[in-house]
Amino acid sequence: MVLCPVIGKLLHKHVVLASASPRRQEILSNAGLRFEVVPSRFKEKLCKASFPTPSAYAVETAKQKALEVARRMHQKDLRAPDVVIGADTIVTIGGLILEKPVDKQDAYRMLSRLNGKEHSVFTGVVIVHCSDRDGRLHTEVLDFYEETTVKFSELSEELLWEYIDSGEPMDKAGGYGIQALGGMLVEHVRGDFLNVVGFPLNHFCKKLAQLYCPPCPGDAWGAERDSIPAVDTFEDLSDVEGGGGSDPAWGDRGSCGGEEAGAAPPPAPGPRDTDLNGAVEEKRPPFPTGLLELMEGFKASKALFTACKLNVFDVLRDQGPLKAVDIARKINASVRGTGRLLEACAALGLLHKTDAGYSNTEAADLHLVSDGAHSLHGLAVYNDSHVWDLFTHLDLAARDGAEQARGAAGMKADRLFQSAETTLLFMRAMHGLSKLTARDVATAFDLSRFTSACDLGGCTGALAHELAREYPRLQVTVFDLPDIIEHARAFQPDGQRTEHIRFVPGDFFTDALPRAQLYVLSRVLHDWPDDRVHHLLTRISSCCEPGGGVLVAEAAAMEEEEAAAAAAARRRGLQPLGALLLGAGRPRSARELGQLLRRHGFRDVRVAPAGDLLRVVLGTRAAP
Ligand SMILES: O=c1[nH]cc([C@@H]2O[C@H](COP(=O)(O)OP(=O)(O)OP(=O)(O)O)[C@@H](O)[C@H]2O)c(=O)[nH]1
Repeated sequence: MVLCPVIGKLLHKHVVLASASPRRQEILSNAGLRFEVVPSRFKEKLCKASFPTPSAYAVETAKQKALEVARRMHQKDLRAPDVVIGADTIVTIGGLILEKPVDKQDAYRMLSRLNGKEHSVFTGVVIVHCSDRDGRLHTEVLDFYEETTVKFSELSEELLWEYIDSGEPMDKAGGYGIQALGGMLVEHVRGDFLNVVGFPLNHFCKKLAQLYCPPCPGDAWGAERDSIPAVDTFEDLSDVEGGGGSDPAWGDRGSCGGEEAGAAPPPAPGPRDTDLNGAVEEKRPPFPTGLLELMEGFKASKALFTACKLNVFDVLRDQGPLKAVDIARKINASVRGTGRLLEACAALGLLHKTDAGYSNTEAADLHLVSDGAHSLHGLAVYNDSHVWDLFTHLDLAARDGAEQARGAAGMKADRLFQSAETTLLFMRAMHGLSKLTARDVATAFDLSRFTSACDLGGCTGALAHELAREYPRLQVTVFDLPDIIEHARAFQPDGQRTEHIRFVPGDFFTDALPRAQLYVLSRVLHDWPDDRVHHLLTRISSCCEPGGGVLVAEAAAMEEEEAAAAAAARRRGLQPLGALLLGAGRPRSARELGQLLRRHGFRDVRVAPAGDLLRVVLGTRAAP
């Protein structure tokens, strides 16, 4: 028996489910639908950053999955099915899109992010109607999405790992299956449960009703009628040239009760939606979640910066969990203000909040305390005190150029040397970032053939230490401006071998460069305009012996790779603004960096990724 009459409309059609998900198969066959399963081969690798909302990403992925199957089946048999259904489920939290974890660590990262918090689950669905026109595939696509909100309980590490070890997370969006063991992690669900499992059956039935049973004036039981959709409900993706109309089999709208076919024009399609009972509701555009998050994003950054500045994370690492009133006392701030800040930090996933009070998340313990080995506290404080001001004048910089913006923000072009304090702030920021990426830069290529290296603009020596650790034969010179070198001592790690590292003051544009087989430029070139970059590379090239090398690390995209992660793509996308405001430099792609090295006499130029953030380019000095 088929409960839903609209499902019955598909019974005499060749329906294909373009999905390998056993859950989707189960949901649809439980609903009485008969279909063939043809899993899609479409690789889920669309660039997330290019979509305005997470739902738009899910819908597009679903569409590509279904179209791939329709095209493949048509190509194989020259006969596509009548209908192809595709779906894609994603989890979103704090602007991040989570799909299926790639391994246990990835599952752990996802579940820790969801732990104790609310997130959204979106399933994008497409219904593709196919037909053959003179041997060519004609498709019409109807798409929609459903959002469900899920709240996770506060879960212990032990429980998370036990769950991960069960193997259940691996083929599930967000790393959990709400229908099985994962149900135990969930405190509440708002919206369609089946949407979380992978297919929003209710919304799907409403769409079928809209397609097959449009309402007739005065007929509340339109859903019972055997009528055909208005073509305008579809996006026409036909590969038939000039084929804007629908397949006659689908395009004939059928007449409403009592009307003679062709006697009256069909009702003009309007911005309306019809539910299962034929009731008409206003059709609204997709909710602009991504845009709203962008508009509010600055508040999130400011909350993080402020909590760092007030050393909230230090206090909680040393003494947490603590109630707001105790934290307020320890950071010397008002109880009300501290309470609000802590609430915000908890909502942003920086703090856990339990009955015992607030405590640091793992990320906060690692990166937001002021003195940890992986601390990015200096970067937060520098961004808050300097970069924030500068960005408030972005409009000026866009209109009139960077100098005016820097002037308005009270910064000299020579930003570092206003005082020892600002120099130290800058160095702390760079130190945190360099330590984060040093290992990836040092190991992107095998550098063991070199016995001496000079890190130009090497700042606190964070990369130099990593190079010396990785290559025991290597002697490393850190070459930087005298003000920097003067303060570098404060950043030297205790107990690490320093005899292989020396610090030399100087300006790499004017002073003699220390002799070395390998010259390193890590995150230096983007600060400078082309003429300065050529000048610097000419100097390096003339110092470098044949067989020696130059290693450039920059946050550069490799043109041939699709931007893998949304966050990385966004960071790279924002780089030009930083370059505009902070100096006359600009970001350069990996290919452009390679061309630069070749132009300055380096050969065998190779590019390698260094973690999520950087690309490393290595060139070898050819004989002149
Ligand atoms: O609570 C649950 N949440 C999610 C799921 C399952 O997760 C996957 C989502 O992945 P995707 O949409 O990419 O679909 P695939 O399984 O890769 O199949 P396709 O061939 O359609 O790409 C989905 O299987 C959900 O059912 C869950 O089970 N519980």
